[in-house]
Amino acid sequence: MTIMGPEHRRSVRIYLAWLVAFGVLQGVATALLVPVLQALLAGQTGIALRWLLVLLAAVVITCVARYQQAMKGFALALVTLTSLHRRLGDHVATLPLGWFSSEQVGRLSRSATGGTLMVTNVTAHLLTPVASGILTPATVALAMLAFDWRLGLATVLCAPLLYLVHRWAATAVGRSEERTDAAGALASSRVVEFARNQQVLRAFGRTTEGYQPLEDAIERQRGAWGRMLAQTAPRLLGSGLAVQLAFAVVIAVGVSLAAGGAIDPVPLVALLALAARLTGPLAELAGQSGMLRMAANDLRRLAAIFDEPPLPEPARSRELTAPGEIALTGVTFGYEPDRPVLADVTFRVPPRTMTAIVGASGSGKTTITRLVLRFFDVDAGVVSVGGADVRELSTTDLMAQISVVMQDVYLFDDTLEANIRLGRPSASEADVREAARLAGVDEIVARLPHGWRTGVGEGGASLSGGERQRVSVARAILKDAPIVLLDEATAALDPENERYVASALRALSDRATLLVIAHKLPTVVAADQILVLDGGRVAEAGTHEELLASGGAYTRFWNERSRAEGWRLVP
Ligand SMILES: Nc1ncnc2c1ncn2[C@@H]1O[C@H](COP(=O)(O)OP(=O)(O)OP(=O)(O)O)[C@@H](O)[C@H]1O
Repeated sequence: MTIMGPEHRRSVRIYLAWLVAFGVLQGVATALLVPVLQALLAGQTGIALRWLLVLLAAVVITCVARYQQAMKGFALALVTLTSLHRRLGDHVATLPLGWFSSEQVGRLSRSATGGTLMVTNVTAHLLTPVASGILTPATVALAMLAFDWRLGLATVLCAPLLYLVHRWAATAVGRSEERTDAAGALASSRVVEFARNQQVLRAFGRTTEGYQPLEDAIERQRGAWGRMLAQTAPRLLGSGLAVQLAFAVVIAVGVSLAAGGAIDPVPLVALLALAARLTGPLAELAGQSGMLRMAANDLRRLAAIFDEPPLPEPARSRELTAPGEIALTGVTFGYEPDRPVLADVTFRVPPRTMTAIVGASGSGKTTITRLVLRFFDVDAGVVSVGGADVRELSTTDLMAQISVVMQDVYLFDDTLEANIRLGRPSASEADVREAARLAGVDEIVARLPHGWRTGVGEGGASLSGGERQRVSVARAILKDAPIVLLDEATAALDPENERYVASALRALSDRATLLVIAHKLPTVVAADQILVLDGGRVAEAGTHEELLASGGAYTRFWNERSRAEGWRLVP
């Protein structure tokens, strides 16, 4: 029900009711064989005929129930096929961005493909043998108790034995399936890694010698499947054997009762015929137990995604009291508990000013931008945007305040124009052109064969890194948000790209608040405020002149960078 959603709760209940009705009715119809056979064997043809009519009626009703449960099961399977992806997408879109680690994304993609198909199977095929294999035998066992309590008792006592053997087999299948699933997930992510990183692998000669992580993952997957077969096949066979064994026990009890004269041979034959009817569905259930356990695992994995709590959002956003302002007050945050990455960080970026964050690698610069975007919630303190705590703003309102230009720019496999328009889909043609001009994209357009209509390839593969960055800046300009978060490229852009990006930055700083993770000295000098991060704390804050005068961490940073920028490989 978690997976199908509340609107299908009623249909699921109706389906389950028909499923139960079918299982029980099938048991009743089977049990009616006893009076028919008893009358026949005793030569009472008239009575046998009457019971046969009752049996026929029971069979017809059972058929109706079987038909209903099958059709309702297929209908639910169809609903699952058509709506599960959408529901999954809708739910995932409400999750905090911090949830999307590569492991989670891998799991999500497996659940969205194979997992969904398995779930469809549950109502279409897998639950019917459960009804036939549990409810039908249970009804028959009750009927046997009524016909002859000793044989009935023998049958009922076999149930716990069958249950235990079944569990023993199914648990092993479930455990093995989890291992093969994990090994499969690892192997597929390694294949993707191998394909994506061909350039690096070839450059380091890794393709001729083989890529060890991929080979290890495939070997692990092979091992997991081998172990699964070795461990589960004997158990599944054992489970089928237990069904036959239980039948043998019932026959033995019946024969010994008949030998002692405690039961007539005629009803005994009829009752044994009844017991014989139980073995088929039970054996089928035993055979399906592996699939059932796998489906249960898939259901659990999907339900775990649906149970993931959405990012808590207020019903109504708080009023913005200081549009364009960013402020962090006493912010402490860690990706893992007890390992703070930021500790008691406090600063304010006034509207329409530029603040540069500098600091060693791993000092927490990117983390600050992630908190402003509310990819994660802080452990202590407050992050506010436009004067409102980000937790009191809806995602839409928060995102409307901020444009982002990150180092690894992702472009969609569409035209240049569509990629810029992403900044503000409702923008006019003239606005798109103006943003492109400011970011220097028009110069790229002029060089390309299809101009604005040129496709950029998956991830923007047909553009250079600098060109992608320019497209991303054009997007940010077009969005025209009051705040821009920018991670300046560390890799040296060629002078032309650098000139375009620098002039676009100037254009942005006229109209927006800029929070820049700065790597280039001119950007740092131009900032109204510089924050020096050290080990997740703001070690120093001030203007370039103030910080240089104080001779602290910033002076060291400045001296190192000036020296580094003086290095040239080519004179
Ligand atoms: N998603 C994550 N999960 C766990 N730890 C993380 C995650 N992202 C970053 N960290 C850790 O948090 C610390 C700060 O990382 P952050 O990316 O903010 O540093 P940075 O100053 O931006 O570094 P750089 O200049 O190298 O990009 C690092 O120790 C990093 O290993």
